[in-house]
Amino acid sequence: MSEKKLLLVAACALIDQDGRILLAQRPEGKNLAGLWEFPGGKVESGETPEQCLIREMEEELGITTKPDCLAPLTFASHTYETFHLLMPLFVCRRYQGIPSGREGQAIKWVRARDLRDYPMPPADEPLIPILQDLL
Ligand SMILES: Nc1nc2c([nH]c(=O)n2[C@H]2C[C@H](O)[C@@H](COP(=O)(O)OP(=O)(O)OP(=O)(O)O)O2)c(=O)[nH]1
Repeated sequence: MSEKKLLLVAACALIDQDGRILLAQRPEGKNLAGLWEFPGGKVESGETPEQCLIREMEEELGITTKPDCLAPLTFASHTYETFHLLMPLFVCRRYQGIPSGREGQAIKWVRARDLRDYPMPPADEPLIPILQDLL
């Protein structure tokens, strides 16, 4: 039996009208710093993944969305050194506001075919072809 803790993180592929995906760069000092990730974060106790994403996207990007606008796409399941990550990935095409890096993080709209130009956490690697198929 694995003794690693299972960590539930919700993540979102935000898609703009040109079909580009929003990536955010993990800030210095954090685990996996400098890598590009999908907005999201740890699901807190009492929260659904959708509620978590609505909260995180407001905090991190200053945008608002609704549970109906979050469509489940796939998930990541990856063992890191100190925990096992289980990360549902949602797609969101309808939101209000213009995303900005509210916590000082760099953000970038990226075409699906260019995703490999942005180093991502190892857990995200298998998600890239799924997004490329979708877009
Ligand atoms: N948001 C997000 N997290 C990801 C992705 N891929 C991936 O491995 N992760 C990992 C990185 C972190 O270990 C975890 C997300 O946690 P987090 O962003 O809420 O927390 P953190 O590590 O920044 O730490 P904290 O200071 O907020 O506690 O999931 C991804 O695409 N998006």
